[in-house]
Amino acid sequence: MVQSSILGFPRMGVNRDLKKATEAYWAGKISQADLLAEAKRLRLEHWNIQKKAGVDVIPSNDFALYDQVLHQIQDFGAAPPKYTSHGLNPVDEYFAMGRGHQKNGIDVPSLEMVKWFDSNYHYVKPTLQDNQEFKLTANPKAVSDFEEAKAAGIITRPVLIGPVSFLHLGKADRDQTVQPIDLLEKLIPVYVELLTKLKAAGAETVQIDEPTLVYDLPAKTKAAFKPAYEKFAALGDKIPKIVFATYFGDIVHNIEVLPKDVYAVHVDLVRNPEQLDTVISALGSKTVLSAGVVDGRNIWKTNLKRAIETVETAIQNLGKDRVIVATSSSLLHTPHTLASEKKLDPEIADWFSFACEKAVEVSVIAKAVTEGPASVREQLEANAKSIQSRATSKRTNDPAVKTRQSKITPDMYNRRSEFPTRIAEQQRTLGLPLFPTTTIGSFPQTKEIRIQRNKFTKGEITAGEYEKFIEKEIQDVVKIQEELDLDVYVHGEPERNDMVQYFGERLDGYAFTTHAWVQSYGSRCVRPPIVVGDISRPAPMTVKESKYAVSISKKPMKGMLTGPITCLRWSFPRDDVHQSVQAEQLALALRDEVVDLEAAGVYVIQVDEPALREGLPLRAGKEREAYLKWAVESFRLSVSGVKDSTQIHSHFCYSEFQDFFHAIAALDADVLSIENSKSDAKLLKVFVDEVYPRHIGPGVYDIHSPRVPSEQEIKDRIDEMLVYLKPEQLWINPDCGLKTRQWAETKAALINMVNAAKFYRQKYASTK
Ligand SMILES: CN1c2c(nc(N)[nH]c2=O)NC[C@@H]1CNc1ccc(C(=O)N[C@@H](CCC(=O)N[C@@H](CCC(=O)N[C@@H](CCC(=O)O)C(=O)O)C(=O)O)C(=O)O)cc1
Ligand SMILES: N[C@@H](CCS)C(=O)O
Ligand SMILES: [Zn+2]
Repeated sequence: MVQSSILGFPRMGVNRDLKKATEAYWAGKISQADLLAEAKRLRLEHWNIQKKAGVDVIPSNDFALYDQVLHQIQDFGAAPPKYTSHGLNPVDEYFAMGRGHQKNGIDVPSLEMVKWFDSNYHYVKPTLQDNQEFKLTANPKAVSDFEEAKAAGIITRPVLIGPVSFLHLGKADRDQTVQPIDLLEKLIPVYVELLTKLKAAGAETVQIDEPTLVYDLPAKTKAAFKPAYEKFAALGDKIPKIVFATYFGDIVHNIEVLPKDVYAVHVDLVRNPEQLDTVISALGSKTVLSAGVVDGRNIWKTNLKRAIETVETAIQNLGKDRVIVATSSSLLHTPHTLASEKKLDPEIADWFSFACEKAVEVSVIAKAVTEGPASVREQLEANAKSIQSRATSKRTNDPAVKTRQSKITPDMYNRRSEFPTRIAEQQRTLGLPLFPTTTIGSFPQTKEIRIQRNKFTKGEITAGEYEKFIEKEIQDVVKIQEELDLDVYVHGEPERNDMVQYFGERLDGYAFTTHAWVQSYGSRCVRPPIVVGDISRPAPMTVKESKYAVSISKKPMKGMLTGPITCLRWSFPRDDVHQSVQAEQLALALRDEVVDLEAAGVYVIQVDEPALREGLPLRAGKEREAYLKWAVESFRLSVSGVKDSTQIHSHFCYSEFQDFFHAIAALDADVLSIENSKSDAKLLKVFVDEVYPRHIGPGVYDIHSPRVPSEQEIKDRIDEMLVYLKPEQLWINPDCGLKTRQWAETKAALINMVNAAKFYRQKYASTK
């Protein structure tokens, strides 16, 4: 019998129940016991959904209160000392690492949080010490979750991040020099102990995720797989059978380190179906293949016929007993259920499949290959109809968009003059001081803003009333920025539910949902709009609000847009048209918006591209260069329609741009703001080495945490930056937008930031 399996299930719940519970706990509105009870209810509900869908192998320990890597950090005794010395209870210590803690005399910032591979999910980075020791906690979550499911009558497959990936995805703490992979020998005993405990609890199999195998790995990391997995193999049946799981790419380039002695190997056959043959021939003689044929990263209905063909190929090579049907990755990256979408056009809804529906898909595929297609004829026929409907629908194709794309000329990618001419012109018209201060666009999205928007969406208030409300919000943030004495204002983005969804809702070619939430980090979720057809802009999207903001501001007002790559990456993209085509369509739509903003008197325009980095193919090489070429071109196409005097900003919430700095430079943005507060300022050296002449605002404080940075801390950051950047290049801004923050902490942090900027402005006054 061919089994069906899922690598991980979304944990938020059908109505973002986990988000609501954690935020209520943080706000002191519910007790810790209430929070843990809600988490338990959700786990049970999700296991039962999968069981009901007919999934044979159901995961456990895929659930997390904030992040799954963070649970492992804590359970392995790898919480950095600054979190463990305050006597916080384990749950609060866990949240302190995730989001910082500033209460009752304790003041610790959060650990660094970064993108999980090329997804829009963020994990907490293991942050390790030179004298790091690991010690398994008395009651590891992997074991208690397994036992919880078992008590409910479900024998699950616990999920762990593998030792090599855990270390490779980690880093040395500030001022520490340890190379995480060198800690492998110390870490393995903790895995051995945990695996032994899982076996004792009754776990027959365990899923050990080693997704780093899809990367180009340093020799030392590559070499680490062998000793680790040999050690596990030597334990025989003292530990559960291991499913060695990789996803988000192919493993062909690392195939020689694939362990032979594991029970099963999982590969992503949605992203890289072509790796099937190589992987099959590299498997140990008894190893099972877990074939990831149902997409864990997108919402399109699986083409069941095609998936069955792939699984059949594997069966022909390995036999039915050595193949498992699986999702390509965890379903964490997909929304909970399509059943919640009451407003979607039925024609379009028929093309989608969310987590609950994907659970049914894996089980149908497994049944089809076990018992024959006749056993699931009805499902296969309905599926073929949906696939055909999408392939032939008129809604996917807009000839006017294609015509416009065919008329793009080379000059449309270039600003009129080079940067020195432009900046001189901009300095003349904008008149900004040294160390200009600004923010990244959004100000706190208060409960009141969300309530009013919700009322407007439900028709409980009129468009006029909502517009008045938004204008009042803009007035308030302009006034606050005046009081703070910032230099370049923003309108605060109060009208935006999200920086991508907002644009998706205003563009033709997109569908959007009411409940399709996906976890982004911690309790934060996004509702990615879905690209269903050719994209165009039927009307201006942001001009009204920006124009109003300009009209009430005494200082330059930045217009805020989300760039083409970010719109694309944080949407669910089409899988029937190359992403470069979709990005170009978005770029043309945004180009019109940029030109319209300038015509409306907005002379500083920021086009955010935080997702440019995550779109980078995971391995270096030709594919990466090709991506960067079309990504950079899309950005340039979107911003190059303006005069020299209009200042183009771009923003990136990551600092790891060393490996593609040439692309960042090629964007030719006049000012870049980048996340930097939690990274080593040494990373800025690349700007010196590459003789980068344009302006840069490396973030001076972290916005993911409610913690208020002191003026001195900010000055220290600026000092570090000035080692690498010239004073006349440097802008002073936070790491990213402030939408997730409360007003009190926002004002307090910005007061400190502006004071720090003024200090340096005075210090360097004579050099201007
Ligand atoms: C910058 N980031 C973003 C990423 N991806 C995006 N698509 N957008 C981003 O901004 N990726 C990288 C980072 C990740 N960071 C974040 C930061 C913040 C959030 C976030 O705040 N998410 C919100 C949801 C935002 C939203 O869509 N809000 C809507 C709906 C609000 C809502 O819940 N309404 C209630 C009713 C009102 C009420 O009673 O409160 C409801 O519908 O039930 C809106 O504002 O209208 C979050 O809360 O998680 C995400 C990623
Ligand atoms: N302008 C956006 C950028 C987030 S990456 C904001 O400020 O929220
Ligand atoms: Zn950002």
